[in-house]
Amino acid sequence: MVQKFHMPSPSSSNSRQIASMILEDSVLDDIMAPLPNPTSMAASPANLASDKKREDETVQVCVRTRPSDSDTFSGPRLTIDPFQSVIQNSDSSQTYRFDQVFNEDVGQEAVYESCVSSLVENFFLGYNATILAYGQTGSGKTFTMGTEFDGEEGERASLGVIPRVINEVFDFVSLNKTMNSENDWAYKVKCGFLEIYNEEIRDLLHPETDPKKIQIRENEMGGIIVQNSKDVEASSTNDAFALLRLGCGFRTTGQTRMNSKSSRSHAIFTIVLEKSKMKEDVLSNTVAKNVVCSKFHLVDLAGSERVKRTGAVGGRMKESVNINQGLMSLGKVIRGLSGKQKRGRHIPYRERKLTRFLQDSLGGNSRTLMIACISPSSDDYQESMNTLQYASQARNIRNKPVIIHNKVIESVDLGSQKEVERALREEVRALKEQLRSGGRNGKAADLMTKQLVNLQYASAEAKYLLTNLPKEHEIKSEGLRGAIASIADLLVDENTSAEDQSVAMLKRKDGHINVLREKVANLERDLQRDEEIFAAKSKEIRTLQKHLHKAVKKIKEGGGAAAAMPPTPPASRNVSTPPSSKQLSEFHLKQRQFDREIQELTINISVKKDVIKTITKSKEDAQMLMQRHEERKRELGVRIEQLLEKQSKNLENSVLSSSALSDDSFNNNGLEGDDDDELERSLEMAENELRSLSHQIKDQQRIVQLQKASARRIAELEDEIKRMEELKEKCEKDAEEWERAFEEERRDEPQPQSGSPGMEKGEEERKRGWEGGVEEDKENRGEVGEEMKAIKELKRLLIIEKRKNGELTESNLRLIKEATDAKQGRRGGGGGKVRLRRTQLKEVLPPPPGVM
Ligand SMILES: Nc1ncnc2c1ncn2[C@@H]1O[C@H](COP(=O)(O)OP(=O)(O)OP(=O)(O)O)[C@@H](O)[C@H]1O
Repeated sequence: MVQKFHMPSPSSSNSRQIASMILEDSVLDDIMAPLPNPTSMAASPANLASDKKREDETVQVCVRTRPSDSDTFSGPRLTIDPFQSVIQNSDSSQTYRFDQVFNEDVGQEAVYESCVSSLVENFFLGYNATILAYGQTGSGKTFTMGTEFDGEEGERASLGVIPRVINEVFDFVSLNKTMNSENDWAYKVKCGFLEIYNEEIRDLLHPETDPKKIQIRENEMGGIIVQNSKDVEASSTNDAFALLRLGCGFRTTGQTRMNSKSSRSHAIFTIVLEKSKMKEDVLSNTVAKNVVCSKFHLVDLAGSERVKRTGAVGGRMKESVNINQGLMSLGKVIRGLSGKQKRGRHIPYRERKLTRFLQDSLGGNSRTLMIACISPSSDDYQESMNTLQYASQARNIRNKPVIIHNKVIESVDLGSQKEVERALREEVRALKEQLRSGGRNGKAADLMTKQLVNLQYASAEAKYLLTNLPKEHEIKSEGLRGAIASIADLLVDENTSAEDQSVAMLKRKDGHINVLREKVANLERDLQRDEEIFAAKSKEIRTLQKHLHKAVKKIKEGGGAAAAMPPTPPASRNVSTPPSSKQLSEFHLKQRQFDREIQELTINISVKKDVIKTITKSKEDAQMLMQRHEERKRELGVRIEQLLEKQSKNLENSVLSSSALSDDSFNNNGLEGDDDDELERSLEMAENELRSLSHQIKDQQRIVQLQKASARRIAELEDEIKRMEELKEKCEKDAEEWERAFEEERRDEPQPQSGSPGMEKGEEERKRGWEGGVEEDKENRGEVGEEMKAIKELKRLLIIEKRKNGELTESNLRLIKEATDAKQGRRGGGGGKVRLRRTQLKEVLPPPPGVM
């Protein structure tokens, strides 16, 4: 069993008292006289040699149950048997065996003595050591490790693992210094305190260090080192406690539903023990320095947690995800290492900072203990089961602990060194003699000695306070300044980046809006052109209709030239009087007019049909485009839903898996950071596309609305075309009849001689008739031109008004008034214009209810 020598308490408020007690009990000789050589603690070469030959050894695992918060239990529970070191699940179907199992009554000291103490002994020998506290949030990891050590000595029994290890390390160093004062090992203790928070390593003893600069690397021996983090030398327990307190103050903790002070990071307190021994070689006049450096990592992992139970949202949620991902990777490493297959297996150490850091501790050069913390509550049953599975796998991990000796050979002048040594020895001897003689002077000397030693302690403590407190204060202020600066930087960064993002987004949106505006403007221009074409064609049709109407009327009535007109063809055959040459020439003229009009009608009908086709096509195109957009929008909606579902599943899996860490989850539920980023990028892209499509669809809908108005026009146009075609048909029939009648008449009529007066007269009349027709045309054209102008103007207004959603505006009212005035003022005369105004009003005024 290890012999223990406890140093004065950490707070030292009563250290002097304890120092006196020690002195009273053991009296001065116990301290000053050479002590017997403690066999188990000294790092003898024999030990080192035998240790070097050690085989692989497994990770030790103990399970600790924390006391329950409530007395009532309902639901499944674990059965704990500390004597057999086994734990069974609720229906006894699964049994887990561990190296040690502690129930809730076992205190801190018992835990330490049972499983930590032996590890510390090996650490003194030169082996690396690691203790990992693992468990769900609130299961007692921080309590067990004593990471939150506040330096108060009052509750000694509640001291956790870290302060106890510190105590024992300095006990050991102090003892060895005393024991081997003449020629043995020299010791140096250093401490480091790191936390891994959101995948960043922070140096808690130098919080001003930029976490990005702190990197994990391998040294030339293949050991893991943390670059740019600094260990701090501690010359006493108090020094080390001060460092623990200091780092603890900077550790990230926060309140969750399950723990009022939950660790949000993985904390690693490292004690480095460097022992060195000089060996002189008189022959070569050199000194060989043998250095053995061992590291003790004390790891308080952040707790696995189910986000639902902890109620983590926002930043806490991100922490949760990071914590769970880190633990999940650790699970993968443990699983990889615990598997049977040894060769060629890949251990994903590099997946996360935590696993990389623990590379030596798991499967490497270290003696490792895992303390799995569980809660007895039925509510936590599933999490406890997960912890047990995780821990039982860790038991299969084999490490290869070795002591690494580092030899440095230096040339020295041994002659002069020997002399100094001799002089020092002489001095020590003289001092010892002095003390012994003082001892013979009885109580007064004893008292003086005690006072002297007390004074030494007091002065040491004062010295410590003087040197360390300002340092601690400085480090803390420095850290705070650093933290404030980082927060300020972060805020600036965040604001800037948020601002930049908003500006970029606005720019993108502006660009998009401009493109859409341009599209709408183009479409409006097209529409206007269509409307104008409609208007022009409507005018043409109306004009043609008028012409036709007049022509047909004249033909039917025989008109002013009724006498000149041949009689109605079928009847004409029975008329005994043949048509005169005047009638015939009139007939030819009319026939030409018919031909012309029919030709014009044909052209106009085909133009109208083309226009209708174009409009219908553009309408169909727009509808098709809109349909395609709608379809794409639907697809995108589905895609976004899928992405969101995948993302939430990933998140949920990540959270559940790292809690569960069951066999399958190790394999299947890994959430890769890259996947997550990729997912977010796809989601953002899909959302942007969806937004842009929604805008486009809105524009298309507007265009389709406008095109509905065109559809009404098309219907009107089609009616007109139908009418025109009927007229054309009728014209053609009439023309045929006329031609037939004319041919019949001509056969019966004696042919006039060329240059005869009849002929001249006929020609003159024909010319007159033609000119009259031209005049009439001109007259008609003048009237039509005016109408056209009016219609054009009205169409323009109509387009503007329609764009204003068909509201009846000032200008419309004016138009109505004008039209009404014109109607009243010109009743009986200028009817054409009044009629035109009526048409205008019909178009401008909204249709009566029920009329489309
Ligand atoms: N064995 C125990 N005896 C007495 N109290 C305990 C024990 N274990 C835990 N506690 C108490 O339970 C609470 C939660 O424990 P602790 O903070 O150590 O949990 P944790 O596992 O570190 O949680 P987290 O992962 O959220 O940091 C603390 O108030 C602690 O004092």
